[in-house]
Amino acid sequence: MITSLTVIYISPEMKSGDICSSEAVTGGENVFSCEPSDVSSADHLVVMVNGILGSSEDWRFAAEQFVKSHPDRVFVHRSEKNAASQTLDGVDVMGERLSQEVLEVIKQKPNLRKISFVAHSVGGLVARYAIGRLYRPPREKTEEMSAETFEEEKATIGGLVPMNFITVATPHLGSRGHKQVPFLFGVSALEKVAVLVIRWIFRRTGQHLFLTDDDEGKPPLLKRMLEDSGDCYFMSALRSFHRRVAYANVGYDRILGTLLWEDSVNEKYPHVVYEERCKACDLEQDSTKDDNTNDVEEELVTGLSRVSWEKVDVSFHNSRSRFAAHSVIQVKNYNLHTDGETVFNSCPAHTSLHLNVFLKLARNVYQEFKTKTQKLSMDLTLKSPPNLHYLSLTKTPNPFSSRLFLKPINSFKYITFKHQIYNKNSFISHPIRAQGLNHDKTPVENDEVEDDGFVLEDVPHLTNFLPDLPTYPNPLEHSQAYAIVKETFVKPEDVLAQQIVVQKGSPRGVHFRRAGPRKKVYFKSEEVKACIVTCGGLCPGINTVIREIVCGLNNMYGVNNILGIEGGYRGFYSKNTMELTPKIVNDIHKRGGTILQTSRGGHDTNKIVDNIQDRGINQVYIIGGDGTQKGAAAISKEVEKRRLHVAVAGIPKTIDNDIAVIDKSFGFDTAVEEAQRAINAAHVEVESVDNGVGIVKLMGRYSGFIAMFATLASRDVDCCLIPESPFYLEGEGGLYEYVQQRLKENRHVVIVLAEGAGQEYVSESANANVEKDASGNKLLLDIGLWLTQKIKDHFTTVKKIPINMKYIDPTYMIRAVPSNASDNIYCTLLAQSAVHGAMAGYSGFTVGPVNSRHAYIPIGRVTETTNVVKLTDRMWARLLASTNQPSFLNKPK
Ligand SMILES: Nc1ncnc2c1ncn2[C@@H]1O[C@H](COP(=O)(O)OP(=O)(O)O)[C@@H](O)[C@H]1O
Ligand SMILES: O=P(O)(O)OC[C@H]1O[C@](O)(COP(=O)(O)O)[C@@H](O)[C@@H]1O
Ligand SMILES: [Mg+2]
Repeated sequence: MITSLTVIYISPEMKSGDICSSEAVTGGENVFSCEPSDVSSADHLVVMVNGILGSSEDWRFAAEQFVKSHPDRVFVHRSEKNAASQTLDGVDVMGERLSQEVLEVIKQKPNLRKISFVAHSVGGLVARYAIGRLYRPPREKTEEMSAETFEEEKATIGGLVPMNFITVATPHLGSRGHKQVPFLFGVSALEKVAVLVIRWIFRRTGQHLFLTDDDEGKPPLLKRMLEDSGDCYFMSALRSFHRRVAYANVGYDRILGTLLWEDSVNEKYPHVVYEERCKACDLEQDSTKDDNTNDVEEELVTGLSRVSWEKVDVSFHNSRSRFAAHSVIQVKNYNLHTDGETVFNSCPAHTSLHLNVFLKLARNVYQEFKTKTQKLSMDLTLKSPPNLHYLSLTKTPNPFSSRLFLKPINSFKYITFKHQIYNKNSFISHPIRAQGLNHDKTPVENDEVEDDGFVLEDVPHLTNFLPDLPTYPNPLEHSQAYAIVKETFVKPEDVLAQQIVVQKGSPRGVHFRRAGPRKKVYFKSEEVKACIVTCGGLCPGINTVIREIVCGLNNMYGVNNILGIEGGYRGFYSKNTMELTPKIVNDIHKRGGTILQTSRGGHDTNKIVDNIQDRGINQVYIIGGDGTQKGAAAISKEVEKRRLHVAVAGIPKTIDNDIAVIDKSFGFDTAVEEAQRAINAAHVEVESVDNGVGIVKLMGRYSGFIAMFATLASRDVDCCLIPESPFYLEGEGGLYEYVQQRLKENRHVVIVLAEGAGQEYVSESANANVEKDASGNKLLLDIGLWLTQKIKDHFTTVKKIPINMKYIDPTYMIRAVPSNASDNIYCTLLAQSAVHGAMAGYSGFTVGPVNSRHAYIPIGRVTETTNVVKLTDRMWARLLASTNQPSFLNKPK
């Protein structure tokens, strides 16, 4: 209901810079600065959302701090649509209300351009629901849109640019089995009863939190919120924010207990260090968890891990206010934090901690994408004695995956929680740096190291779920081949930086574990039963990878039992296997394709893992593209769930070079080289006739790498069209004009076309429905034929210029050739790295070069985004400079 209009009122008594509040049009509370400038310049809407049984009052203090620190930029709206008993109406109902409320605010404030959310407790789930409703996907490309406009088209939240999504003590994993209902004090017996009467206690919200909701047979809402569904774009919305930050109490959160992901890890996943656990929670066995809890939680963790998060652990462990941690973290009560001494009769450190939490929050809200990697440790240095609280900052794109490599706290005797607190000059801990490199129990002493923004994105290891797995000396110790090598084994602390172009003072950033043989292996050679499967489209070099896995396992590790799974994923359960020996694979690298055959579709995780189990396979090598790697991730998760001693290694394959993180995919070089032959043929053809127009279509569904590199390599190409750079035909700066100009100047023209370019034109003209292949990939329409016809029509009919059109489609010919020399070497390294990784007990990883050195990369990292040609990067500029083609940025109206 509309209660009043937002009034920006500056009374004469108010000093410039004062903070004002007014009741908003939505009934919420708006907080803004009285600076005259802010009325027009505050373009960043910060929506604050309270938690269960809370109200907009809870965020008052924080709202004022926010506005104070950036008076001219921020406009804070404290939601009031879900207060007190309304917070029991259900996450979805509250989410709907919040989305309406936000739209009203936006309507009233035309200056707003950006939006951030700061939400406490259940409010974080409500905000996730609301953004799902407010999400607006980028508009489809239209004829009228210039390339520039299209470039600028981004998804929005209610029309505003999504900036920061911050949750504070939010139960993202639900509350089931976590002992966090406040008045049950973590007592299992009470909780058991509580679950039964939860509808009565927390009504619909309780059902959502305990995942007992069942709307018309649908899965629990928290699970549904891991996907986009219908007009609720839950995941796309979350992903659209520049940053997602999760604040969590490390302990003493009576409401949340151990339910936040980083905390939930400890009981089930004994990996998180720096956790100060609530004693009441620790001591008793958790008998409230049903068997399903792990699965559901795992699903929620996996789902949420698909987007990157930063997390901030907050501990009040030595503070008297610790028992109120759930609200203290929000700095809910103004008096409590400003007059902390009177309330708690304790040291002023409370105040400084709370304010620092705030400052951090405020900074997160204002931090723009470009500066997001700035050194976090700067933010939180506390001046007070360091024995009361600490803040641990983990700047990781994936807090969920980071837990996979952290070791149990008791394996870090050299670095303890207390040590961390007392010995640092700030309260910042370095969890990743301190713990990340300890698989082989050779810790890196890092006591003296400053927090320099180092992040290790580690890969899972079999000991994460099989802690007692025995190790064996690596047979390479006695290998003649390695006898002369200075360092046979890769040092456990060797990592590779993802970014190598950095500036002085910039954070060290993301690193991956260096690939290579380890001193200890987790398999006895004679007990290894390996299998290899190839999936997806063809690519030069697949046979080389198969060959080198077989030879690598056999020659380096003495493994004799290797199976080939035929026909892709479905081959696990529907086909026979073939034996693979060095002799059988000896010559296969000279052939294109895959001797194992491949297929699309047919991935059935359970059937595949059943089959792995039935056959006694304990190493699975999976060669395939992005789809295949997603399948590999699912298999490795299932293996972990069943606690099988099975290592799953992914080897990325795609001719399109669209796999993220790695430098390039194997077969790409060969493809670029092979494309030269087609381009050359086109060039020879068109220069031998008058007004020759040659069009060469190359592969590249979403990424135009082959076309771009083939063009750069050839020098005979006049124009390169790729999916990432929309082009247009008519008018100034269009393709027709350019072709005509080249014909006039040169009497011939060669165009290289990636198959994914201009798909919108073809589908429009053919009025065709989008069809998909068995794996769910969009089937492309033939842009080559379409463009050929358009150019022919234009010049013969409109311009009356006779042309000689030569259209060449070498796509499958390129894909089917054997790999060239450099790809053969590359394939060999990939295969050997995969073998070393699996033998060393890593599982659920993809291998690939990062800045020319081979690394083990968590599978999720290579599948979460697609590698595409960035038009803003130098390489595309180089291409434009070399062809002199139009940039197609200024499409005429
Ligand atoms: N999201 C997914 N989860 C599990 N398996 C998948 C997924 N996407 C694709 N796959 C499986 O991976 C295999 C290859 O996928 P596809 O997209 O055809 O090729 P590529 O791996 O080369 O991208 C197919 O068997 C397909 O069923
Ligand atoms: O016709 P197919 O064999 O399904 O494959 C065609 C597609 O395969 C690709 O080569 C990519 O394949 P992957 O996704 O398997 O790597 C694309 O370039 C092409 O569009
Ligand atoms: Mg693919």
